[in-house]
Amino acid sequence: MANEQIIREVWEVLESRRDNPIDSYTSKIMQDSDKKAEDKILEKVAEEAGEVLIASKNDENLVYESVDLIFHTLLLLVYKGVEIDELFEEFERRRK
Ligand SMILES: N=c1c2ncn([C@@H]3O[C@H](COP(=O)(O)OP(=O)(O)OP(=O)(O)O)[C@@H](O)[C@H]3O)c2ncn1[C@@H]1O[C@H](COP(=O)(O)O)[C@@H](O)[C@H]1O
Repeated sequence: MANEQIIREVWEVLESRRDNPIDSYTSKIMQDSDKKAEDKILEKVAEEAGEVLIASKNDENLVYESVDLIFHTLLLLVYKGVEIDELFEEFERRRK
């Protein structure tokens, strides 16, 4: 069975890529200075949301495209300095 801890692991890697940049996709996008990094990440979130929509309508690659969307949303949250517990707490708060 897959381990849901993976979200926390990826989050931690993203924080490290933000705080100790290396030559990698996520470090580069977060360090971008020509075009504002936030705009670039938001563009990816919008693009990936469109891909989820197409995947659902076509019944093709829905999980794959959803992970792209979730991943870029996590990247945005890390870039904006959100703590992972804020995310989990918000889910908890809504739990009935
Ligand atoms: N989960 C992901 C992940 N999902 C998608 N991507 C990258 O996001 C980029 C854009 O996604 P796209 O679907 O648009 O990519 P594409 O199909 O090549 O299309 P285009 O880029 O041409 O538009 C691609 O380069 C993907 O490789 C990811 N890059 C990194 N991670 C995680 O983030 C961690 C840190 O990544 P690095 O910064 O690369 O070390 C990794 O250890 C992974 O756990």
